[in-house]
Amino acid sequence: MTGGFGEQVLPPWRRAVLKVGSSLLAADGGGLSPRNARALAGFVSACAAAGREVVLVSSGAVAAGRAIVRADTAVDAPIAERQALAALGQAQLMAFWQGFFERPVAQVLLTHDDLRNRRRYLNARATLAALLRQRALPIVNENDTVSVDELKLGDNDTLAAIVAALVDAEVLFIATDIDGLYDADPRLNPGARPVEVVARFSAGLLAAAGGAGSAAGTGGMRTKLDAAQRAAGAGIATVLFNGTRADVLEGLAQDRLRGTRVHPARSRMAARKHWLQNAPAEPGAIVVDVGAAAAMVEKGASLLPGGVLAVRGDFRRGDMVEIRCRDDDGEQPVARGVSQYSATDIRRIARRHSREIEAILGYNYGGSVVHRDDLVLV
Ligand SMILES: Nc1ncnc2c1ncn2[C@@H]1O[C@H](COP(=O)(O)OP(=O)(O)O)[C@@H](O)[C@H]1O
Ligand SMILES: N[C@@H](CCC(=O)OP(=O)(O)O)C(=O)O
Repeated sequence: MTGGFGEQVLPPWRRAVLKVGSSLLAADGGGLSPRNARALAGFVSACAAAGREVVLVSSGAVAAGRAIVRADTAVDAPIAERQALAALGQAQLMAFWQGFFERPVAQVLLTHDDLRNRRRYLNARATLAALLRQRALPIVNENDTVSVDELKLGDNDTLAAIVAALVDAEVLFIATDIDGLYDADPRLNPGARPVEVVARFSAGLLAAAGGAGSAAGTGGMRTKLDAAQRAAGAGIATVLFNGTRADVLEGLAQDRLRGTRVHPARSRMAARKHWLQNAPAEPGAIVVDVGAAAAMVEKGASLLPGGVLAVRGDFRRGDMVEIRCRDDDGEQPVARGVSQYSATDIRRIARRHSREIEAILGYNYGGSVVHRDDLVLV
């Protein structure tokens, strides 16, 4: 019923997110099993050895917790029961993954609320970047203790797509228990045909993707496609493949895919620019001198505190703000971007050197007021 996927070559990449679902980790029906995890960890290590960075998004806490207390908690049990299982299982999930790596693993638990809030989004992004610099392996899961209803992302496929954008990954690898996407749910249609490349999302394609295939999995193919669509909009390619097959993982480490490849809808740069251009700005502005404006416009430089003349309004860290240049003739808008500091903080560090930030504020979020990656000219 599965199979039929030919080999395709993937473009080179530097940073990726790998999503591993519960169905792979609880493959033997009970708690965490090394059966698939070993080869998946081998893939991560092979990528690291090739100088590539991987962030792991791993489910499996509930499945691990269920095995610890030998609970027979049904999939539709009250949410608090499953949250308790996740809390029980999360520590074991981390220890489980650590067993496959010499370098340290780092636990990152996120909720939807964290990622909707720009300040927390920036903080999570900075932490993940620091972990990658330290050569640790970040392992992300949903913070199930607090994730209910509107806080909940629902499944880790969505979480993985958001994390891929958060860390500026080029590709999102989604490992599952089936060879890839088929044009119909293969559990119901034995004649379903493989879909090797998705260049565009159509209603028919989304309709073909059904729900979860195993007791442990939650989202099924539909949530994987939704995640791929979200990633595509952010300029990120998605690769769906069978994480139960060591040969597929070995090929993948050499950029050879047997599975489904979903093309990004636009370049990451274009996606980012689009977001920067269209995200609503807070009232208020950062007013800069001619030198700072020239550095941004001509060299694509970040805005440093030394070039800030004044601040208007009362925005917070993470807000989108207008940047205006003041010269002898007056003032005009030059750029917009995500502020690393609140208006209050910028008033205190304006005209000062970046290295003085820590002494003035007692903390620092980096040397720039607006980083060049978060800035677009107007
Ligand atoms: N069109 C489709 N193509 C492939 N798989 C599909 C499709 N529709 C539904 N599925 C089911 O989705 C399952 C994978 O999702 P899921 O069980 O949630 O895994 P995970 O735990 O990895 O997230 C497959 O095993 C398959 O039964
Ligand atoms: N965050 C929870 C549940 C997430 C979940 O099951 O997602 P998935 O297996 O990707 O469909 C866990 O770790 O068990």
